[in-house]
Amino acid sequence: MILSIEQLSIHSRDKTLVHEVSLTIRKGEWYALVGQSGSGKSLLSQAIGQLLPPNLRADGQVILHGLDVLNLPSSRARSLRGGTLAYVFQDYQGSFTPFRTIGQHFDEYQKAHDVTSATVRTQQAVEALESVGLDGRFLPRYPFQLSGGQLQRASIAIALLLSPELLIADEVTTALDSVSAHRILQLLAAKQRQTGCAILFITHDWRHVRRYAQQIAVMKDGTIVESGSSKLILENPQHDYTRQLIQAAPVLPVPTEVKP
Ligand SMILES: Nc1ncnc2c1ncn2[C@@H]1O[C@H](COP(=O)(O)OP(=O)(O)OP(=O)(O)O)[C@@H](O)[C@H]1O
Repeated sequence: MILSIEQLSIHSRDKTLVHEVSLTIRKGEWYALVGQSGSGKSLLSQAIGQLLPPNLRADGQVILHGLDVLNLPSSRARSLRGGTLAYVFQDYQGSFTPFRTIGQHFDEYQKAHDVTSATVRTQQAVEALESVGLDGRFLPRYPFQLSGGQLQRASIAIALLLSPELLIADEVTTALDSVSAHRILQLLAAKQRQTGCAILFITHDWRHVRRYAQQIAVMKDGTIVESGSSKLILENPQHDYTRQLIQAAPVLPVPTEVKP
């Protein structure tokens, strides 16, 4: 088991935003967390990496790869991110500093995780870019010189650089057109097969859930109303809210040119 969350609650000063959530993610699993806007999906994912905004506090238990995350010193939690745990976000532009090249982003990340040799850093960066369909020519480029799909690929390359056990993919396709979105998800699926990492996949899009998820948890108003295997939830949803979400989801064909 890679991640075990028990009775996790997240509070602001005057409100509880996430209520006693429990879930378990196994090694190599594609776990979809689905729910309407504001249901608490992002807060849950932030708590896993000790990334909650400072006005919020979490209680309960988050065990990631044997480590009790909520009680880790912040320096230890920082080294966990990137190593054991990595994030890819919807706002891939916000993940990059505009005046730093792609190569400098790699470099910074590698130095923060003690890759001391410059030669090794460049070699790793080029291999990582190649593994997501880019190449070393992207290293000297600035983020604005890449398309949305290319930037999201670069952010996945950086996130997977140090072989995390768990990749949190938070709405990674929302800002992309549908062809780029399918390519990115195919890429994630391929990388998952290669590396064996588990993916916590946060999404509104049931087409992607149907296609990739092995486990699903449905969140509403800060609680998980239903969870289980993808087959079970999709074929026999128990909760009204899940049924509504599934019924409201468009069933569109996957663009033919990116069908696996
Ligand atoms: N720093 C904060 N302080 C107070 N409330 C917050 C804070 N961050 C988020 N919230 C509130 O917590 C709730 C859950 O937010 P969260 O971002 O986790 O939702 P979400 O399910 O990820 O939504 P979306 O799909 O739109 O990203 C929302 O009501 C949000 O307004």
